[in-house]
Amino acid sequence: MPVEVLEDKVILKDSKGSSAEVYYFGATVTSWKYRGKELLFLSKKSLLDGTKGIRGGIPIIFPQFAKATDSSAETAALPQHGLARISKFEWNGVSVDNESEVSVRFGLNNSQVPENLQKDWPKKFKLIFTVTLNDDTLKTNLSVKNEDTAPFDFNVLLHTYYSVPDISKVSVEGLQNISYIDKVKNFITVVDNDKSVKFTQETDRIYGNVPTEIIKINISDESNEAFLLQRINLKDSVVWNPWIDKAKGMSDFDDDEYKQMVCVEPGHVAEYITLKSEESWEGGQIIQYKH
Ligand SMILES: O=P(O)(O)OC[C@H]1O[C@H](O)[C@H](O)[C@@H](O)[C@@H]1O
Repeated sequence: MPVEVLEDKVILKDSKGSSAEVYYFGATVTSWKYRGKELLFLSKKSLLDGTKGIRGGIPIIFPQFAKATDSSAETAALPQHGLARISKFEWNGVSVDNESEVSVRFGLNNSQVPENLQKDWPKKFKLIFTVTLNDDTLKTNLSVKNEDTAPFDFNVLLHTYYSVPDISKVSVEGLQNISYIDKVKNFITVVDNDKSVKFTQETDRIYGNVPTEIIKINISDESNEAFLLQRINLKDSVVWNPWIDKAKGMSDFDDDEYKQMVCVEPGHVAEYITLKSEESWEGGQIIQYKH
């Protein structure tokens, strides 16, 4: 069976031995294995019981990235990173199942969100999240429909945690000469001329309006192993590693795990998207594992 539907999650398997797991909680992809090799980071301290957002994999950030900086924003009352990652999605079934590809869907509408969060953002909406597995390629796609009578504003981001053996050997290419907001340095705007981003300290950057088609995450400077990230309708990109002190402050993250992960998160977060009543927005990412 290419798709196993369990009580708390769905497991996808393709014909070549690759697999992916998606929890209903947050529709969070928690595992993507290329023929048995895990490619996503999931903290060993992550809670998976629905009491807190999952620490690792691909949490969906919607409709607010971080906390709203403007207290008059429609999403200002929502907790950090919004409501999707802490809401249980419904299982919408298998959409594709053939020799080369398996694809599944999850849905969330406003009435399925925990009640306290519904009050924080009283909008009518429908999300459909599609996960497609094809050997060395994982595709995650989100559609947002405004089912309200008035327009609403939202951010969206796919908070992807890659598994890496050693962060000191990782480099991210495709962001050269693009200005970013440095959250570690008091939100100053910086342009980096370096060919690639390397990690030697806490890194938390919002790159806005990235024109590059492919962002390349080199897993190691000693091999050709890399992730090729293609963004669809997601113009911004967040790059994050908490490093030593932040890691120690996170209850659901082991002190040393910052060495084994990097987040490269395509999204639309520098500005809000305004969606009119009855209109839909769609975006996503295609990640290919090169080895
Ligand atoms: O701890 P969380 O709420 O999951 O957020 C984890 C991280 O998400 C993003 O990458 C933000 O840019 C970071 O500032 C934040 O620390």
